[in-house]
Amino acid sequence: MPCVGFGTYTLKKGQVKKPLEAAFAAGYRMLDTAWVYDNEKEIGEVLRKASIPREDLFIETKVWRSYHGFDKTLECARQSIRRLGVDYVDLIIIHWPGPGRHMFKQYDIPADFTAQTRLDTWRALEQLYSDGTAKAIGVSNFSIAHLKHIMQHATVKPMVNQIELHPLLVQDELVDFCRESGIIVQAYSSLGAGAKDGTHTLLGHPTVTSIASAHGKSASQVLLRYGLQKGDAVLPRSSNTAHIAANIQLFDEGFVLTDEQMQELDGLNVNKRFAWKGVDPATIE
Ligand SMILES: NC(=O)C1=CN([C@@H]2O[C@H](COP(=O)(O)OP(=O)(O)OC[C@H]3O[C@@H](n4cnc5c(N)ncnc54)[C@H](OP(=O)(O)O)[C@@H]3O)[C@@H](O)[C@H]2O)C=CC1
Ligand SMILES: O=C[C@H](O)[C@@H](O)[C@@H](O)[C@H](O)C(=O)O
Repeated sequence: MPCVGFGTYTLKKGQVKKPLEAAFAAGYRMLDTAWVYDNEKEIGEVLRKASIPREDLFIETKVWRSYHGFDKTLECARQSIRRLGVDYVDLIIIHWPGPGRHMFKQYDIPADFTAQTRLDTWRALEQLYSDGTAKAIGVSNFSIAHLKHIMQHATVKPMVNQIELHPLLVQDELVDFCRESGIIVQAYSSLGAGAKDGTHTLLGHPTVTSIASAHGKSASQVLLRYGLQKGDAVLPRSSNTAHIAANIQLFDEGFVLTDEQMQELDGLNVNKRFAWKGVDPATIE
Protein backbone atom coordinates (compact mmCIF):
# COMPACT_ATOMS: atom_id res chain seq x y z
CA MET A 1 0.00 0.00 0.00
CA PRO A 2 1.44 3.42 -0.91
CA CYS A 3 2.23 5.37 2.25
CA VAL A 4 0.73 8.58 0.80
CA GLY A 5 -2.80 8.43 -0.55
CA PHE A 6 -5.27 11.06 -1.69
CA GLY A 7 -8.16 11.69 0.73
CA THR A 8 -11.54 12.49 -0.79
CA TYR A 9 -13.81 13.20 2.19
CA THR A 10 -16.06 16.24 1.50
CA LEU A 11 -15.01 16.28 -2.19
CA LYS A 12 -18.50 15.46 -3.32
CA LYS A 13 -19.85 14.54 -6.73
CA GLY A 14 -19.24 17.89 -8.41
CA GLN A 15 -15.96 18.58 -6.63
CA VAL A 16 -13.86 15.45 -6.75
CA LYS A 17 -12.88 15.15 -10.40
CA LYS A 18 -10.41 18.03 -10.85
CA PRO A 19 -8.55 17.40 -7.58
CA LEU A 20 -8.27 13.69 -8.31
CA GLU A 21 -6.96 14.37 -11.82
CA ALA A 22 -4.45 16.77 -10.29
CA ALA A 23 -3.50 14.10 -7.75
CA PHE A 24 -2.83 11.53 -10.48
CA ALA A 25 -0.82 14.12 -12.43
CA ALA A 26 1.23 14.83 -9.29
CA GLY A 27 2.01 11.14 -8.88
CA TYR A 28 -0.51 9.84 -6.33
CA ARG A 29 -1.55 6.30 -7.13
CA MET A 30 -3.68 5.67 -4.08
CA LEU A 31 -7.03 7.14 -3.21
CA ASP A 32 -9.27 6.83 -0.19
CA THR A 33 -13.03 7.07 -0.58
CA ALA A 34 -16.11 5.67 1.17
CA TRP A 35 -19.65 4.67 0.34
CA VAL A 36 -20.85 7.66 2.33
CA TYR A 37 -18.63 10.21 0.56
CA ASP A 38 -21.02 10.11 -2.36
CA ASN A 39 -18.24 10.46 -4.94
CA GLU A 40 -17.43 6.90 -6.00
CA LYS A 41 -19.19 7.16 -9.35
CA GLU A 42 -17.27 10.31 -10.30
CA ILE A 43 -14.02 8.74 -9.06
CA GLY A 44 -14.75 5.79 -11.35
CA GLU A 45 -15.13 8.20 -14.27
CA VAL A 46 -11.75 9.78 -13.49
CA LEU A 47 -10.17 6.33 -13.20
CA ARG A 48 -11.39 5.33 -16.64
CA LYS A 49 -10.24 8.59 -18.21
CA ALA A 50 -6.83 8.47 -16.53
CA SER A 51 -6.07 5.05 -18.06
CA ILE A 52 -3.53 4.23 -15.36
CA PRO A 53 -2.91 0.47 -15.32
CA ARG A 54 -5.17 -1.03 -12.68
CA GLU A 55 -2.28 -2.80 -10.99
CA ASP A 56 -0.55 0.56 -10.43
CA LEU A 57 -3.54 1.94 -8.54
CA PHE A 58 -4.51 1.39 -4.93
CA ILE A 59 -8.21 2.01 -4.34
CA GLU A 60 -9.62 2.03 -0.82
CA THR A 61 -13.24 2.36 0.19
CA LYS A 62 -15.33 1.90 3.32
CA VAL A 63 -18.54 0.21 4.35
CA TRP A 64 -20.86 2.77 5.92
CA ARG A 65 -22.09 2.27 9.45
CA SER A 66 -25.76 1.87 8.58
CA TYR A 67 -24.72 -1.23 6.60
CA HIS A 68 -23.43 -3.27 9.54
CA GLY A 69 -24.35 -6.97 9.33
CA PHE A 70 -23.35 -9.70 6.86
CA ASP A 71 -25.81 -9.21 3.99
CA LYS A 72 -25.93 -5.44 4.23
CA THR A 73 -22.15 -5.18 4.18
CA LEU A 74 -21.97 -7.28 1.03
CA GLU A 75 -24.64 -5.05 -0.50
CA CYS A 76 -22.76 -1.87 0.47
CA ALA A 77 -19.49 -3.22 -0.97
CA ARG A 78 -21.26 -4.28 -4.18
CA GLN A 79 -22.64 -0.76 -4.55
CA SER A 80 -19.20 0.79 -4.04
CA ILE A 81 -17.56 -1.54 -6.55
CA ARG A 82 -20.31 -0.92 -9.09
CA ARG A 83 -20.06 2.84 -8.68
CA LEU A 84 -16.28 2.79 -8.95
CA GLY A 85 -16.56 0.57 -12.02
CA VAL A 86 -13.77 -1.75 -10.89
CA ASP A 87 -13.54 -5.54 -10.55
CA TYR A 88 -11.93 -5.36 -7.15
CA VAL A 89 -10.79 -2.86 -4.55
CA ASP A 90 -7.34 -2.96 -3.02
CA LEU A 91 -8.64 -2.34 0.48
CA ILE A 92 -12.09 -2.19 2.02
CA ILE A 93 -12.57 -1.21 5.63
CA ILE A 94 -15.41 -0.93 8.14
CA HIS A 95 -15.88 2.84 8.40
CA TRP A 96 -17.02 2.95 12.04
CA PRO A 97 -17.22 0.21 14.66
CA GLY A 98 -20.92 0.78 15.13
CA PRO A 99 -23.75 3.18 14.61
CA GLY A 100 -23.07 5.40 17.61
CA ARG A 101 -26.78 5.97 17.76
CA HIS A 102 -26.53 8.60 20.50
CA MET A 103 -24.66 10.81 18.03
CA PHE A 104 -26.30 10.43 14.68
CA LYS A 105 -30.02 10.10 14.75
CA GLN A 106 -30.33 11.41 11.22
CA TYR A 107 -28.96 8.23 9.65
CA ASP A 108 -30.76 5.00 9.07
CA ILE A 109 -29.38 3.24 12.11
CA PRO A 110 -30.12 -0.41 12.77
CA ALA A 111 -31.82 -0.45 16.15
CA ASP A 112 -30.71 -4.03 16.79
CA PHE A 113 -26.97 -3.41 16.43
CA THR A 114 -24.78 -5.41 18.84
CA ALA A 115 -21.11 -6.39 18.95
CA GLN A 116 -22.21 -9.58 17.17
CA THR A 117 -23.45 -7.46 14.25
CA ARG A 118 -19.93 -6.05 13.95
CA LEU A 119 -18.54 -9.59 13.79
CA ASP A 120 -21.03 -10.36 11.01
CA THR A 121 -19.79 -7.27 9.17
CA TRP A 122 -16.25 -8.55 9.51
CA ARG A 123 -17.26 -12.02 8.23
CA ALA A 124 -18.60 -10.32 5.11
CA LEU A 125 -15.25 -8.59 4.58
CA GLU A 126 -13.51 -11.95 5.04
CA GLN A 127 -15.71 -13.32 2.28
CA LEU A 128 -14.83 -10.39 -0.02
CA TYR A 129 -11.17 -11.07 0.73
CA SER A 130 -11.41 -14.78 0.03
CA ASP A 131 -13.29 -14.33 -3.25
CA GLY A 132 -10.80 -11.67 -4.44
CA THR A 133 -13.24 -8.74 -4.48
CA ALA A 134 -10.97 -7.03 -1.94
CA LYS A 135 -7.21 -7.55 -1.93
CA ALA A 136 -7.03 -6.46 1.68
CA ILE A 137 -9.51 -5.81 4.51
CA GLY A 138 -9.41 -3.60 7.53
CA VAL A 139 -11.22 -1.27 9.88
CA SER A 140 -11.44 2.38 10.80
CA ASN A 141 -12.04 4.20 14.06
CA PHE A 142 -11.59 0.94 15.99
CA SER A 143 -10.41 1.04 19.61
CA ILE A 144 -8.24 -1.63 21.23
CA ALA A 145 -11.36 -3.30 22.61
CA HIS A 146 -13.04 -3.34 19.18
CA LEU A 147 -9.90 -4.82 17.61
CA LYS A 148 -9.48 -7.47 20.30
CA HIS A 149 -13.07 -8.59 19.91
CA ILE A 150 -12.73 -8.96 16.14
CA MET A 151 -9.40 -10.72 16.43
CA GLN A 152 -10.79 -13.24 18.92
CA HIS A 153 -13.31 -14.38 16.34
CA ALA A 154 -11.72 -13.63 13.00
CA THR A 155 -10.27 -16.03 10.47
CA VAL A 156 -8.44 -13.15 8.80
CA LYS A 157 -7.30 -10.40 11.12
CA PRO A 158 -7.72 -6.70 10.23
CA MET A 159 -4.78 -5.53 8.13
CA VAL A 160 -5.28 -1.78 8.56
CA ASN A 161 -6.85 0.52 11.15
CA GLN A 162 -7.57 3.99 9.73
CA ILE A 163 -7.73 6.41 12.65
CA GLU A 164 -7.49 10.12 13.37
CA LEU A 165 -3.84 10.88 14.15
CA HIS A 166 -1.79 14.07 14.28
CA PRO A 167 0.27 15.94 16.87
CA LEU A 168 -2.86 17.07 18.75
CA LEU A 169 -4.06 13.45 18.99
CA VAL A 170 -1.25 10.93 19.26
CA GLN A 171 -3.23 7.90 20.54
CA ASP A 172 -0.04 6.11 21.66
CA GLU A 173 -1.71 3.14 23.30
CA LEU A 174 -3.90 2.34 20.31
CA VAL A 175 -1.04 2.81 17.86
CA ASP A 176 1.26 0.56 19.92
CA PHE A 177 -1.44 -2.11 20.05
CA CYS A 178 -1.84 -1.97 16.26
CA ARG A 179 1.91 -2.21 15.70
CA GLU A 180 2.24 -5.17 18.09
CA SER A 181 -0.66 -6.87 16.31
CA GLY A 182 0.77 -6.29 12.83
CA ILE A 183 -2.02 -3.89 11.87
CA ILE A 184 -0.95 -1.01 9.63
CA VAL A 185 -1.98 2.38 10.96
CA GLN A 186 -3.39 4.79 8.41
CA ALA A 187 -3.62 8.33 9.74
CA TYR A 188 -6.57 10.52 8.82
CA SER A 189 -6.97 14.28 9.28
CA SER A 190 -3.16 14.60 9.47
CA LEU A 191 -3.62 18.30 8.65
CA GLY A 192 -6.23 18.76 11.35
CA ALA A 193 -8.94 18.74 8.68
CA GLY A 194 -7.60 22.11 7.56
CA ALA A 195 -8.61 24.13 10.65
CA LYS A 196 -6.44 27.24 10.48
CA ASP A 197 -7.58 29.26 13.45
CA GLY A 198 -9.44 28.92 16.69
CA THR A 199 -8.04 27.21 19.77
CA HIS A 200 -6.99 24.10 17.90
CA THR A 201 -5.18 24.42 14.63
CA LEU A 202 -2.37 22.42 13.13
CA LEU A 203 -1.58 24.21 9.88
CA GLY A 204 -1.18 27.49 11.78
CA HIS A 205 0.35 26.10 14.97
CA PRO A 206 3.55 28.04 15.85
CA THR A 207 5.49 24.86 16.65
CA VAL A 208 4.55 23.36 13.30
CA THR A 209 5.24 26.53 11.32
CA SER A 210 8.60 27.09 13.01
CA ILE A 211 9.73 23.52 12.21
CA ALA A 212 8.48 24.11 8.67
CA SER A 213 10.60 27.29 8.29
CA ALA A 214 13.65 25.46 9.63
CA HIS A 215 13.29 22.96 6.79
CA GLY A 216 12.13 25.42 4.13
CA LYS A 217 8.92 23.40 3.89
CA SER A 218 5.23 24.06 4.52
CA ALA A 219 3.30 23.25 7.69
CA SER A 220 1.37 20.67 5.75
CA GLN A 221 4.56 18.90 4.60
CA VAL A 222 5.84 18.83 8.18
CA LEU A 223 2.59 17.28 9.44
CA LEU A 224 2.64 14.62 6.72
CA ARG A 225 6.33 13.90 7.24
CA TYR A 226 5.58 13.56 10.98
CA GLY A 227 2.98 10.87 10.20
CA LEU A 228 5.36 9.00 7.90
CA GLN A 229 8.22 9.13 10.38
CA LYS A 230 5.93 7.76 13.10
CA GLY A 231 5.50 4.77 10.77
CA ASP A 232 1.98 5.53 9.57
CA ALA A 233 0.42 5.95 6.14
CA VAL A 234 -1.15 9.36 5.41
CA LEU A 235 -4.11 10.53 3.31
CA PRO A 236 -3.96 14.30 2.71
CA ARG A 237 -7.02 15.84 1.10
CA SER A 238 -6.97 19.06 -0.90
CA SER A 239 -8.88 20.73 -3.68
CA ASN A 240 -5.98 23.07 -4.49
CA THR A 241 -3.63 21.92 -7.27
CA ALA A 242 -0.52 23.46 -5.69
CA HIS A 243 -1.34 21.91 -2.29
CA ILE A 244 -2.03 18.54 -3.90
CA ALA A 245 1.40 18.54 -5.55
CA ALA A 246 3.17 19.81 -2.40
CA ASN A 247 1.55 17.18 -0.19
CA ILE A 248 3.35 14.36 -1.97
CA GLN A 249 6.75 16.13 -2.02
CA LEU A 250 7.82 14.52 1.22
CA PHE A 251 10.90 12.59 0.25
CA ASP A 252 13.48 15.24 -0.70
CA GLU A 253 16.95 14.44 0.46
CA GLY A 254 17.57 16.03 3.83
CA PHE A 255 13.88 16.49 4.67
CA VAL A 256 13.90 14.40 7.82
CA LEU A 257 12.46 15.69 11.08
CA THR A 258 14.95 15.33 13.90
CA ASP A 259 14.16 13.29 17.02
CA GLU A 260 13.86 16.57 18.88
CA GLN A 261 11.35 17.94 16.36
CA MET A 262 9.35 14.72 16.50
CA GLN A 263 9.25 14.99 20.29
CA GLU A 264 8.23 18.63 20.10
CA LEU A 265 5.34 17.67 17.84
CA ASP A 266 4.35 14.73 20.06
CA GLY A 267 4.37 17.21 22.95
CA LEU A 268 1.43 19.09 21.37
CA ASN A 269 -0.95 16.25 22.19
CA VAL A 270 -4.18 17.40 23.84
CA ASN A 271 -6.38 14.52 22.64
CA LYS A 272 -8.17 16.88 20.28
CA ARG A 273 -10.42 15.14 17.75
CA PHE A 274 -11.65 16.93 14.66
CA ALA A 275 -13.84 14.04 13.46
CA TRP A 276 -17.21 12.98 14.79
CA LYS A 277 -17.77 16.17 16.74
CA GLY A 278 -14.85 15.33 18.99
CA VAL A 279 -16.34 12.13 20.40
CA ASP A 280 -14.00 9.16 20.92
CA PRO A 281 -15.19 6.20 18.79
CA ALA A 282 -14.10 3.94 21.67
CA THR A 283 -17.46 4.97 23.21
CA ILE A 284 -19.27 2.93 20.56
CA GLU A 285 -20.67 -0.15 22.24
N1 LIG B 1 -12.12 7.00 8.43
C1 LIG B 1 -12.66 8.15 8.78
O1 LIG B 1 -13.61 8.21 9.58
C2 LIG B 1 -12.11 9.40 8.21
C3 LIG B 1 -11.29 9.35 7.12
N2 LIG B 1 -10.76 10.49 6.58
C4 LIG B 1 -9.89 10.33 5.39
O2 LIG B 1 -8.67 11.10 5.58
C5 LIG B 1 -8.59 12.11 4.57
C6 LIG B 1 -7.90 13.37 5.11
O3 LIG B 1 -8.54 13.92 6.21
P1 LIG B 1 -9.47 15.24 6.14
O4 LIG B 1 -10.24 15.29 7.41
O5 LIG B 1 -10.21 15.24 4.87
O6 LIG B 1 -8.53 16.48 6.13
P2 LIG B 1 -6.97 16.82 6.10
O7 LIG B 1 -6.44 16.72 7.50
O8 LIG B 1 -6.27 16.13 5.00
O9 LIG B 1 -7.09 18.39 5.77
C7 LIG B 1 -7.67 18.86 4.60
C8 LIG B 1 -7.65 20.36 4.64
O10 LIG B 1 -6.31 20.82 4.63
C9 LIG B 1 -6.14 21.81 3.65
N3 LIG B 1 -4.83 21.58 3.00
C10 LIG B 1 -4.42 20.48 2.36
N4 LIG B 1 -3.18 20.62 1.90
C11 LIG B 1 -2.78 21.86 2.26
C12 LIG B 1 -1.60 22.58 2.05
N5 LIG B 1 -0.56 22.03 1.40
N6 LIG B 1 -1.52 23.85 2.54
C13 LIG B 1 -2.57 24.39 3.20
N7 LIG B 1 -3.73 23.76 3.42
C14 LIG B 1 -3.83 22.48 2.95
C15 LIG B 1 -7.24 21.58 2.65
O11 LIG B 1 -7.60 22.81 2.05
P3 LIG B 1 -7.36 23.05 0.46
O12 LIG B 1 -8.40 22.24 -0.23
O13 LIG B 1 -7.51 24.51 0.34
O14 LIG B 1 -5.97 22.59 0.16
C16 LIG B 1 -8.37 21.07 3.53
O15 LIG B 1 -9.09 22.13 4.09
C17 LIG B 1 -10.06 12.32 4.17
O16 LIG B 1 -10.21 13.06 3.00
C18 LIG B 1 -10.55 10.89 4.13
O17 LIG B 1 -10.11 10.26 2.96
C19 LIG B 1 -11.02 11.71 7.15
C20 LIG B 1 -11.87 11.84 8.22
C21 LIG B 1 -12.48 10.68 8.84
O1 LIG C 1 -14.72 9.64 6.83
C1 LIG C 1 -15.24 10.59 7.30
C2 LIG C 1 -15.88 10.60 8.61
O2 LIG C 1 -15.93 9.33 9.16
C3 LIG C 1 -17.24 11.15 8.50
O3 LIG C 1 -17.92 10.44 7.53
C4 LIG C 1 -17.99 11.15 9.76
O4 LIG C 1 -17.30 11.81 10.77
C5 LIG C 1 -19.33 11.76 9.51
O5 LIG C 1 -19.25 13.14 9.50
C6 LIG C 1 -20.37 11.28 10.44
O6 LIG C 1 -21.48 11.65 10.28
O7 LIG C 1 -20.05 10.46 11.28
